[in-house]
Amino acid sequence: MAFLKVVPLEKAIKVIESFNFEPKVERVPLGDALGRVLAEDVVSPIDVPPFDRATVDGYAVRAQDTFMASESQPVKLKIVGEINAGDTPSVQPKEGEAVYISTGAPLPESADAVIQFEDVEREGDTVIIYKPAYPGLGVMKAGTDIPKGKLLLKRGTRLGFKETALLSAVGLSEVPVFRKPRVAVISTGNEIVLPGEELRPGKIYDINGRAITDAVRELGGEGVFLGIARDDRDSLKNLILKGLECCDIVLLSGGASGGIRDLTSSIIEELGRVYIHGIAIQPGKPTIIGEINGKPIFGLPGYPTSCLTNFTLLVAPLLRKLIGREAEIRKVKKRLAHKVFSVKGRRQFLPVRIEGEKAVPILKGSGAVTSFVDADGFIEVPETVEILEAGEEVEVTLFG
Ligand SMILES: Nc1nc2c(c(=O)[nH]1)N[C@H]1C(S)=C(S)[C@@H](COP(=O)(O)OP(=O)(O)OC[C@H]3O[C@@H](n4cnc5c(N)ncnc54)[C@H](O)[C@@H]3O)O[C@H]1N2
Ligand code: MOO
Repeated sequence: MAFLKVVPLEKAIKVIESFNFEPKVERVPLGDALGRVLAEDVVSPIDVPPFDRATVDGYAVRAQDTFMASESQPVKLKIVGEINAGDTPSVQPKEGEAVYISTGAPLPESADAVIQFEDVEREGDTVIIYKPAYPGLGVMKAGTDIPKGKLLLKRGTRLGFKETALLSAVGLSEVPVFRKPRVAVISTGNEIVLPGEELRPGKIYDINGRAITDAVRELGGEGVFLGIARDDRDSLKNLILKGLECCDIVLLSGGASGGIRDLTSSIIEELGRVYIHGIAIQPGKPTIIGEINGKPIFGLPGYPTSCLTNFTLLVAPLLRKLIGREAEIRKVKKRLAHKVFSVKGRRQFLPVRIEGEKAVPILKGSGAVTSFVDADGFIEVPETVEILEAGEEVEVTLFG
C-alpha cells in the first residue's frame, strides 16, 4: 500500500491533541509515590516541628534569669526535672530553676531558651551558668521548618526523594498522583530477535522495543513490551489486539512505510481508523496515527533514529499531558560545526552533538541507533532550506 497522504507535522500534532484524553487521578501509599507525578497541590496540614523543640542537649531556662551571668559572677539555677524526646513536658521551670532537656524534646512553656551542657557546669542539683542566654537560644520554634497551611508541592511535580521527604514530614500517608498511562509496545519484522537469542544470518537485535518501552517508563508511564510481531497479518493483529486489551495506547514500530509486507496500516484500518499515514518530516516520514475503540495507536518508523525522534515529537507530548507534566523543552544556540545538505521538501530534524559552542551534525542516517544515542539534541531545518553553512547560528532542541 502506498502512503495515503503525506501531511505537515502540524496536522499530525492537531490529530494527537484532539484525542479525547484526560489525565486520571489515583491515590497511592507514600511508599509507592517515588517517581510519580502529583495530581493536586499539597498544603501542609500541620506545623513542623509541631511544638517548640530543643535543638541541643542541655538546660531549659527562662533567658531573663541568666541575663546577669558572667565568668566572674555566674548564675546558679536549681535543676527541677528532666524532659526527654517524645515526652510531654511535665515540669515548668519557675524563676531560678532549670530543667534538663534532650535534643528533640518539647520545650516547657515557661522556658524560652536551652543552654547546651558544654557551656555550663553542674554540681548536684545546680547548674552554673557563665554566659547569658537569649530567648530562642537552642530552640526551634513550632512551624519554623514548615508552617501549617504552606503550599508544599505543586500539582505536576514529579516526586523525588526530597519531595517524599516533605510529604512524610507532614504526615501524609497517601498521595494523589496521576495514573500512569499504560502503553503497549510492539516491534515488528521477521528480522528482529531479542537480546539473548541467537543472531542468525539476516537477523538484527531489537532496538525500538526496548528503547520505546523504557522511554515511556522514563516519562512516567507504564511501558508494557509485548514482543515482536512477525510480518504476517495474524501475528501483527494478535499483538495489536493484546495491546488494546491491556493498555491505553499502542505503539508499534516498523512496517509503517509502503512496502509490500507493511501491514500495520491496513490492520489498523480494519480494526479502527487511520488518520495519518505519512508526515513531511525527516526522519520519520513513514508514521501512522490512528485510533481503535477510542485508543490511540501509533505506527512509528522502523529505523531506530526515526522511531525515537517521532516518539519524542509526537508520543512524548501526549504522555506528558496524561501524567500531568508540562513539556520541558530546552533550547540552546550554537554554531554549526560544518556544512550540511538537507532534504528538499521535508522539514528535517537533524541530530547534533554539542561540543562547546559547536553543534556537530550526526550524519550516519536514521538507520543507525547511534544517530540518536550520540546526539544531545536536534536542529530543525525548514523544508525550504537545503544548505546550512558551517558557522551558521542554529538553535538546538535538547533531548531529555
Ligand atoms: N520505498 C520506500 N522505502 C522506504 C521509505 C520510503 O519512503 N519508500 N522510507 C525509508 C525510511 S526513511 C524509513 S524511516 C524506513 C521505515 O520503514 P518502516 O517503518 O516500514 O520500517 P521497516 O521497513 O520495518 O524497517 C526499517 C528498518 O528498521 C529496522 N528495524 C525495524 N524495527 C526495528 C527494531 N525494533 N529494532 C531495530 N531495528 C528495527 C529494520 O530492520 C529496517 O532495517 O523505510 C525506508 N524505506
Ligand atoms: O522517514 Mo525516514 O524516518 O526519513 O528516516
